[in-house]
Amino acid sequence: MEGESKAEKKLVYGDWGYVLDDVPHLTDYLPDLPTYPNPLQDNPAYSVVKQYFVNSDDTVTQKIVVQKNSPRGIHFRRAGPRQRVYFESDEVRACIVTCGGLCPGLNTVIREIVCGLYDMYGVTKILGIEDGYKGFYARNTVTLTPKSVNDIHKRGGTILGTSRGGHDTLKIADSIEDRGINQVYIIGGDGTQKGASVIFEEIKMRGLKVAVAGIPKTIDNDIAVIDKSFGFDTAVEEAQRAINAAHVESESVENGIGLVKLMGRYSGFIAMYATLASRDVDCCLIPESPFYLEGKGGLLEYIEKRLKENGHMVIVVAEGAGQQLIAESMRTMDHADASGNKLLLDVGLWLSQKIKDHFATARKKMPINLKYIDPTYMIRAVPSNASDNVYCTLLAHSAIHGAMAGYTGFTVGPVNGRHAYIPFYNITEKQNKVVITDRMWARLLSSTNQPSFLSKKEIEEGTRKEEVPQTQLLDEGNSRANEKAEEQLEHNGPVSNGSI
Ligand SMILES: Nc1ncnc2c1ncn2[C@@H]1O[C@H](COP(=O)(O)OP(=O)(O)OP(=O)(O)O)[C@@H](O)[C@H]1O
Ligand SMILES: O=P(O)(O)OC[C@H]1O[C@](O)(CO)[C@@H](O)[C@@H]1O
Ligand SMILES: [Mg+2]
Repeated sequence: MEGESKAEKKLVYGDWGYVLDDVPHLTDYLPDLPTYPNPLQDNPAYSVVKQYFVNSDDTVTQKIVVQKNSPRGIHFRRAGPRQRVYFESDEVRACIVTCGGLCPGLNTVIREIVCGLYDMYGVTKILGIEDGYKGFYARNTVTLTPKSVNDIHKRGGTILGTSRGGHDTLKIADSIEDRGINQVYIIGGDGTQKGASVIFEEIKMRGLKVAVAGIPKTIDNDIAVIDKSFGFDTAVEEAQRAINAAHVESESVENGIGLVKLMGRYSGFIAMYATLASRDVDCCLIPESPFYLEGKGGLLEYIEKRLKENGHMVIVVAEGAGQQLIAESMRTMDHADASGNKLLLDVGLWLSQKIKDHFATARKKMPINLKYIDPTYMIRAVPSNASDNVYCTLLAHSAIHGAMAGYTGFTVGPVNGRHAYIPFYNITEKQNKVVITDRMWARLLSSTNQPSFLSKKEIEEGTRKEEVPQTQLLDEGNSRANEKAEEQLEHNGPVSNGSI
């Protein structure tokens, strides 16, 4: 595994605690690059759209819930087309790579990068890198054209293939340089964006005119700052089918229990949203909310109560939930995948067995009928739904406009509904997690009526121990720069020492 990125921050301060957390630009290290008029200016399809071009000063605020005296806080550069670009159409040699696990919508993003570059900017030289990062140096490339990608959004997976591990920065940068590639579109999760960040640093060190753009992908919705990751809605929708099946099975037998395991390694968003959407779920277990089995207030007591009340119940468990409990009850070895991600113990099977064992004891005299459904890969191997397809289009277009405008070392995504260019470190330093002290988790608890499995004191201590992550679900921003903005406002009042 390569080292972590040593990214420099470009913070620009404005009035009333305004901070622009800006992304790098090619001119930061190649100051004399020529610019050209954006070819979209002559495109009849766009000429009717008033204000199609983004004002160069437009920024997107990270914090939208504010008080009368709160500082303006962190902002990101707004995504979209600029009047002037740093590449001529026939100069562009773009490449696209997909890394990490699958996610609905990967093919749509690939399609829209190819078609967007072609239709909006007249770019015809686009290469696909096969099988993730290692494809840069271990595989041949494929030529991508609007024709070759025309139908791919209707398919799940990625036509380019993907992989974990194999990130060799120097070999990747050599490949980019040798092939004359000058725009690199990298689609992947937190690990992939860390990889993109170190590729950008290497490209910058070599002084190459190469724009590196990341498109965040994660079925787990564990990428910070952005509102939501593409494919997430599709996955939640697909998970409904498993939950429905669990419900039908459980209510058709005496003391039926339907147990569904869903993805979510460190973040339980899929389980939480699938539970909230379904309304048939009686208990949702996620990695962020510890639980225990035995004794008063434990899971087994709750199951017994629910079966007595209702005759059946549905449990949804995220794959990363209860890992500590399983490790305590089994002798386990630490295993990791090729990217260094910890391999999880199967909470679904373990929990099924624990529940069966508990109710099988003579003392209980309560025969149960448990059906375990594991749709894990089924929810991510499907094509993206309509709303994810539109979202993927916007992500692809934002990335293209940013690269054409000379921005580099950035990732794209919606922040409070507006697409923005976000420096890599914002999304690689922290993971987005469900905050169990947030109102959304309270909504879930009131929908399932499950116990929290924690005392008030434990919740408070738990959230203090781990810094609360920045998420779209929180009212309070907590990034370092936001704190800096608050400090600045407190000590100096409204000062302006930046260019905006
Ligand atoms: N710190 C890092 N530095 C450089 N490359 C990395 C780093 N972490 C991961 N990578 C590379 O990024 C690629 C994808 O990483 P990983 O398998 O962790 O998936 P991911 O992008 O996090 O996606 P997901 O976890 O959502 O499936 C791999 O090729 C891996 O080698
Ligand atoms: O089996 P794979 O491909 O490593 O993927 C499994 C992991 O990928 C994820 O879907 C993240 O992309 C996790 O939820 C899951 O643990
Ligand atoms: Mg990851």
